[in-house]
Amino acid sequence: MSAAIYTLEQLSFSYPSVAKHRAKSIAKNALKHLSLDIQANDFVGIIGPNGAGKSSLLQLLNGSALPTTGSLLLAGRPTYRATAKQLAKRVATVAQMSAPPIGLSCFQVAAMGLLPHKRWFEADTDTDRQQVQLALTQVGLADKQQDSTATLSGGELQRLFIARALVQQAGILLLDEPTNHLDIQYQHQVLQLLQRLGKTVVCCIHDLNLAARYCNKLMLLNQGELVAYGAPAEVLKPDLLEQVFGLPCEVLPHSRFGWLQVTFFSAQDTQQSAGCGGVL
Ligand SMILES: Nc1ncnc2c1ncn2[C@@H]1O[C@H](COP(=O)(O)OP(=O)(O)OP(=O)(O)O)[C@@H](O)[C@H]1O
Repeated sequence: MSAAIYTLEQLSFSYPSVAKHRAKSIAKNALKHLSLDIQANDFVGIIGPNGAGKSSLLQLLNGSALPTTGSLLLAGRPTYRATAKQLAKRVATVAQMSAPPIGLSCFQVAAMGLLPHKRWFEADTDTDRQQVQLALTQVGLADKQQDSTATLSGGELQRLFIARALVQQAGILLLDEPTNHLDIQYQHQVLQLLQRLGKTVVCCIHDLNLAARYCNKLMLLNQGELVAYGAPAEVLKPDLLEQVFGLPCEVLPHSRFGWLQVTFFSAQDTQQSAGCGGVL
């Protein structure tokens, strides 16, 4: 059994702006009483509807927010005990699509991942440059390394931010919707890459079928509460999913590969199917 990288105990979190402007008793917690471990080398997919608390949890995991109550330990220590540089060497974050730094090439942006490992004005070495090139190759941007970020498509930009996180060489990667803006081929390529890296990966992901296929654990959140956490088969249960997403669904293993696949349907679909004699 591998070691716990993160340990959360009764963790609750509310945004300071919200807590400040409301009576304490009615301040809405974005996360409520989460208790769980994340093990080294797990590939965890955080799933749940809009507003469930997925991105908030990533902010706590990367130390940019602190629990309001309860505790969060990274390798046995609260994140606030580490400096920003120490944290950046351990944890790399790819946020939901952000604007590209202006006037820089792809190579320069990916090379920003080296910063936690450098002193002020320390020059890049040949090894640094090879590392940046390797990361750009891994995300399929080797031929664009000298191009300005202003010329990239949304998907290319997303892959560039993933390359920057890889260059950071942190053992933990936190990604908020890493497959957003990617075409089908790159969705799979990026998730395969994350799976192959052998790092601890935690990502928010809306596509349950991609999550079931690539993550070894899923964390289902709803309204800030932990509904289920475990292997995909333990979490992707039709009754739980209907309760959380408000639509009935079927969960079946893929006929050839065995991955779980979730298909949601509505009352209208059921009526139409009945109108066709149930045979389509
Ligand atoms: N900066 C903020 N200030 C106050 N409340 C916030 C802030 N950011 C998020 N919230 C609230 O916290 C709750 C959780 O939001 P969060 O962004 O973590 O959800 P999410 O599961 O990532 O949603 P989505 O799938 O839409 O990205 C929501 O009720 C949201 O309105």
